[in-house]
Amino acid sequence: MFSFFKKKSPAPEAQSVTAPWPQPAQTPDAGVSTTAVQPTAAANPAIARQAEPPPNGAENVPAARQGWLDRLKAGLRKTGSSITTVFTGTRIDDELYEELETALLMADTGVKATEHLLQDLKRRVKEAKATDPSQVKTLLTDAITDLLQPLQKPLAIGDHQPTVIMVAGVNGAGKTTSIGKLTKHLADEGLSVLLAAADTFRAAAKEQLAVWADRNTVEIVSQQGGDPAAVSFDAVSAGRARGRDVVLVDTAGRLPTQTHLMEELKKIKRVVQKADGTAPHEVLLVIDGNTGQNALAQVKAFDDTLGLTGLIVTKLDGTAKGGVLCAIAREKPIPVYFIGVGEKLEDLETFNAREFAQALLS
Ligand SMILES: Nc1nc2c(ncn2[C@@H]2O[C@H](COP(=O)(O)OP(=O)(O)OP(=O)(O)O)[C@@H](O)[C@H]2O)c(=O)[nH]1
Repeated sequence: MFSFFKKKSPAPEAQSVTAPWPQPAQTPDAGVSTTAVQPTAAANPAIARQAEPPPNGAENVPAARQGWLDRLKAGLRKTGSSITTVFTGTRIDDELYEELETALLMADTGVKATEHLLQDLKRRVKEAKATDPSQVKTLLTDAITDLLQPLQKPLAIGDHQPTVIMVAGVNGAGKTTSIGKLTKHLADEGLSVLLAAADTFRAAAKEQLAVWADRNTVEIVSQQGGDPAAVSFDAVSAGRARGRDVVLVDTAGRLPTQTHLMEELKKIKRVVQKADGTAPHEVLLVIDGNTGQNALAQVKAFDDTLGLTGLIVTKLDGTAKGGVLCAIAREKPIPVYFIGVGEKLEDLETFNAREFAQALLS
């Protein structure tokens, strides 16, 4: 039930249905004049379910979204519980702020974001003349929401045909799984997808991707043991020739310290550009949220090499390190298009700053 894919106008008639539920506030995006594309109820049973009955207000959350929020809360419980215990006392004093600082650092929020949040929180407490620790919890939710807001941005599809999305990340971060889930959601919205199996290193990756391609009856371009740049070139060329909406390029896992493999990524990007001068339109990094501060280091390193346009943060289920999104927001604010809280299809969803902050401190 991804609801925030965007498409530049004119949007195709088939996808111009109005969202039946309230939309979370979007970060203003001066540079892109996009029109929201909503999934068609007919194409997506999850959306059809949400459309009945139409909600009246923000508090009336559709069942499918509520299910997601519950999973998000459950996923972030380990991170949140140590932070929320700080607010069980009776007084707002230095001890509370010290405990909060420790809890935020333990949650991998990082020194910079922790300092920022504490300063911002103290200002809010003063302004609100708060006297009860439970009020501080609400004010912290607001502070975290504001900090995370710049990360909330929808993935834009449709400015180019095809929109070429290159996906990178360290080994096992969840690239292939996330691409599979994304494919399903895109296909459900009536978008034609072509997959490029440019992870020619791990044989199972191609098969894994082929399963998703089969399930969603989308095409896949692959080569046994071939050159990943050549596979990507063929896929983008085929996507152009066949007028596909999206080409998703799955690349092999690699560590930022493996210089030759990082060079290989650069080559894939260059070669994709040869197939389509405007591509890749998105370069996404998939990070495992469970790796905390290390994930931030990956964002910095991959961004230096590739110039990232977005992130997918996986494995936020059961992690004690969910604060890393705050660290990313403070130190490398690259949009988080999707977050994952499990292995099931419905466990990957669009990122919403307030929902995340609320789930964290629930
Ligand atoms: N718990 C949990 N597991 C996930 C999530 N996303 C992916 N996984 C699991 O993580 C494991 C690795 O996922 P892959 O998609 O194969 O990772 P990859 O990045 O493509 O791996 P390489 O190609 O080897 O680099 C699989 O067992 C997935 O099911 C998530 O959000 N939560």
